[in-house]
Amino acid sequence: MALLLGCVADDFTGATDLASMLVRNGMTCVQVIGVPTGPLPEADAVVIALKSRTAPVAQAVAESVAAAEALLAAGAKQLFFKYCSTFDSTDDGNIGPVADALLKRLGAGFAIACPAFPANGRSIYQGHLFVGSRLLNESGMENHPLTPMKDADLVRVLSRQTDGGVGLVPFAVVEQGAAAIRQAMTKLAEGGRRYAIVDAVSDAHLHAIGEACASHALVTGGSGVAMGLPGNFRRAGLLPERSDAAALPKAEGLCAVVAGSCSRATLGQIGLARDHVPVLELDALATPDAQALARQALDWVEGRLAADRPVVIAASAPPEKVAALQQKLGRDAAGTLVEEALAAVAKGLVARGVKRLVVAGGETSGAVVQRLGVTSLRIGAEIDPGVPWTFAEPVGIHLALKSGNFGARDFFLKAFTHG
Ligand SMILES: Nc1ncnc2c1ncn2[C@@H]1O[C@H](COP(=O)(O)OP(=O)(O)O)[C@@H](O)[C@H]1O
Ligand SMILES: O=C(O)[C@@H](O)C(=O)COP(=O)(O)O
Repeated sequence: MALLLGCVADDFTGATDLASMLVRNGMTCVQVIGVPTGPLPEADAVVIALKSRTAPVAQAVAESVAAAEALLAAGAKQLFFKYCSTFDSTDDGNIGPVADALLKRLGAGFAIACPAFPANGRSIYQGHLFVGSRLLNESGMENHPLTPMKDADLVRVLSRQTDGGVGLVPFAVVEQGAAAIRQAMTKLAEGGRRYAIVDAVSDAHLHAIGEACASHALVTGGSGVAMGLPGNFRRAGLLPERSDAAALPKAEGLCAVVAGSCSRATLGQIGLARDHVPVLELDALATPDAQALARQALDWVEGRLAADRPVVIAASAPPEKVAALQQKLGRDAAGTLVEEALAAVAKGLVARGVKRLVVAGGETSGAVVQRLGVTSLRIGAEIDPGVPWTFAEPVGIHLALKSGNFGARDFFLKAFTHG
């Protein structure tokens, strides 16, 4: 099986989200954790998951280029740079600098930037990103602990992260379909723009955008715009029809949820779970010590683990509590402390026999997956849009890495009725 699409994702939940989208659209896909040191697995698409979204710029660029090298060496025909559907980044990066470096490596001069994902309420209109009916900067993302998003104008946001020009392919053009989009992109590239934010409010738009990018060396965006890419390979006769792309071993055994996301969605999911299953809320402000927090959680878990319902261990907190811990420790140290605590909790849960684990939060998932020593994830069926069950090698457990913002309110309950 020849590698067709090579993907670099800037966090781990984002990587499973993308892998799941590709599987749903008929590609076999394996998620690899970190820059690979050996040969890549056989699949139509490989997603290399990095924890680069909030890394220092130079590190994010170096790791992304190294991942791209591995994908190109394996024969990838097109590269995809996956970032968050809420464009999570700071003015330093890392979306602009990584995209710039990948374009340079590929000798290409132009790429789209399209984080739209209508199935999860992310749409772009006149270059402005909406989450549901709210502009990005009024969606709760303005309070994100690590990448607060205070501007919804993506042309402006990306322009602050690159010395390349950023243009827009607006809704009125996208509505006309792939040929019009292609024409608009050619015009922008000829006018010296390096990037085009592309409006999209529906899956039909994303399919048309994907089709228009068939010849691009690099596509950048959320998982949504990747839905149009398998069709390009199919039309070129490179991708056969597949029906069994999402098969995993049967999921059974003790279950648990570990949550480090402080998003509105995750806080709501924890709130609902509280009425149905045991929930422990860790207080990192009262105990600012990762090992002590992990011990509290693992002591609490004794006698509570079950196979017919999860326990939930959460460090998640509302904005004022997050701000209090950040004031005490600094933003990055606060995040790292909580991530370390939750990674140790996850490790302890697996040592106590947990076989099905949901992790809420992208950075949190990165910390957990690294601590568990996971090297690759096979992608299974979706629980909610963008969140599939996966099978983690070599640990041999089922993992669902939930983007902080994704999932219905009952996600932590219904996840364990799937699989
Ligand atoms: N109570 C808290 N105080 C401060 N930071 C926290 C708290 N709980 C979690 N965090 C940190 O917030 C960050 C949430 O990011 P992430 O896991 O990526 O979630 P999301 O998917 O919502 O972006 C992590 O670094 C996590 O450690
Ligand atoms: O595109 C998305 O929204 C997700 O795939 C994603 O990147 C998740 O990031 P977190 O919200 O940090 O989990």
